[in-house]
Amino acid sequence: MQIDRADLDLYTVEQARMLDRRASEAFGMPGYTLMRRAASAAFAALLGRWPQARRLLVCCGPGNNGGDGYQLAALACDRGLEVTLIELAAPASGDAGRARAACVEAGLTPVRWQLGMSLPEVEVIVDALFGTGLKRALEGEAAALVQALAAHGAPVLALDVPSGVNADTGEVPGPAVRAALTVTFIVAKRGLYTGAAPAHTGPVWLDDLALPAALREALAPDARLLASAGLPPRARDAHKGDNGHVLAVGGEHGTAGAIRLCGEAALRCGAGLVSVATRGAHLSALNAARPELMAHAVEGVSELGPLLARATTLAVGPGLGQGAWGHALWLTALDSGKPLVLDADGLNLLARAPRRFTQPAVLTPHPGEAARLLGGDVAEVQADRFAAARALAARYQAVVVLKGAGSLIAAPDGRLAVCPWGNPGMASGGMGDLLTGVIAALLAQHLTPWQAACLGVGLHARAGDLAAAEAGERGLIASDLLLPLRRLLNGAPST
Ligand SMILES: NC(=O)C1=CN([C@@H]2O[C@H](COP(=O)(O)OP(=O)(O)OC[C@H]3O[C@@H](n4cnc5c(N)ncnc54)[C@H](OP(=O)(O)O)[C@@H]3O)[C@@H](O)[C@H]2O)[C@@H](O)CC1
Ligand SMILES: Nc1ncnc2c1ncn2[C@@H]1O[C@H](COP(=O)(O)OP(=O)(O)O)[C@@H](O)[C@H]1O
Ligand SMILES: [K+]
Repeated sequence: MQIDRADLDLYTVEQARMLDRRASEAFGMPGYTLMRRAASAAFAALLGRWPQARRLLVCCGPGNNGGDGYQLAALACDRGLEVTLIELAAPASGDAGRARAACVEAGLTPVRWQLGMSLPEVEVIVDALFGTGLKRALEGEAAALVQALAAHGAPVLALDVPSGVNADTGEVPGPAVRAALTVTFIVAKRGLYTGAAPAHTGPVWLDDLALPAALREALAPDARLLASAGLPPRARDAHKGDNGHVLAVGGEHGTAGAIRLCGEAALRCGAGLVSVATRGAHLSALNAARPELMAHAVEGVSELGPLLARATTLAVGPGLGQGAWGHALWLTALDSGKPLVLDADGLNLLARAPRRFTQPAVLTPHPGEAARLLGGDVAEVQADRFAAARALAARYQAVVVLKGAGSLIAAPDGRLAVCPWGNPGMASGGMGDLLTGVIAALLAQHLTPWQAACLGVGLHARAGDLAAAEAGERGLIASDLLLPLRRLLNGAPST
């Protein structure tokens, strides 16, 4: 069993279901056998995680996910555990029906769920209501049962997928189980790792049910979980000219902090030189706070030109505003053709005047900015973050980082990576500005946009986790990430 592993292949639900079928057809593995293996893998995980459990409540839905539950209930009963078995409806599939019959044979009597029914005292609840076959938001009796499980308070082990979670997209369209642990079968489903899903899964353990590797090898995964990484040591004779010159453009009146955070992150992530093009009013404060930043007063495009000529990489957008000043700088910066990272108002301006990038480019929208760039709304973006990230990358011909829990990185050629780190403490002003500087510094150090975005997003999120581990999530501020970022970039392990 692989536990909570990064660097993992991720599959769509359609692919996962195709692999289920292929296991049966090409490898002669009947669905019922797979179900039994799934149940015994999940039961082993349950005993490992809750060795003190003596009483279980197993809740089964009508499909094969319910079948896994019936099998697990029978196994637990054989082992002498006290099992209460609740079902939503009669099994809809032959295999699930057979598993239910095995349960009855083992001496269990399934009880049909009814509204208001009281649930027994147990140490662990097993959620086998819905898995990859979930088709719509839970409502009616199923929704009521999920709510009753939440009110019960015992920890929940979810089989394959927490019921109510869309394992393909990460969307949670209605009531859903909040699991303490999810054991997923055969392959990792991509939706478990992004958007609203991670709040419902707990740690995800993958069990491949001992299927031959050849089964998966014939199918290219849809996405990949990021692996932890840093940069190799510098050449001993390196000089600052080898490590790029980042120019950070932004900081309209009132938002000087954004461009300072971006510039400081670029310095801490190894850019050889970092210049800042900003309003003249910010200069003395910037110079006093961080003298290593080369701050320049730029009130118009004539002052920007010489700075653009010297820079190798641009970070455009933090605190830029969308007024005449910001727009003029934005246009000149983009037209320079230099490799760039575009964030915040840089993205809002792009939504107003779309273009396809011909230079190496990374866009870092949060869901609100992504919605503006796609001409939709936030709910649509969050309903399928994978589709939104890929659509943005194709539309703008740039690598796109769709931020938020389980950030996604998409390339115009369809590649997609998912970030398994980060925490809600990072939902605080300035975190995005920092990420812009991190990715710009990596681009400046000769990484491709894809490499810089993947490494930058991973470093930023892991730094957020390290900083939160030190003093908690609440009150975490962007500057707290600077030192951990530097440590991780130089290869320190995150735990
Ligand atoms: N096949 C294999 O080889 C293996 C499969 N395995 C297991 O099977 C699981 C997939 O099983 P599955 O395809 O039967 O789908 P599942 O998630 O049980 O749900 C389908 C049922 O739910 C219903 N339904 C859906 N949405 C609903 C809603 N919102 N509200 C109410 N009802 C709703 C739907 O009814 P319908 O809408 O079609 O009328 C149908 O009856 C997978 O996650 C894994 O656990 C493992 O054993 C490993 C090997
Ligand atoms: N709940 C969360 N889990 C993981 N990462 C998060 C969470 N909330 C925010 N983040 C991360 O913090 C950063 C916030 O960026 P952004 O929304 O642009 O903030 P700001 O504009 O305030 O700088 C993003 O990298 C995002 O992925
Ligand atoms: K489930």
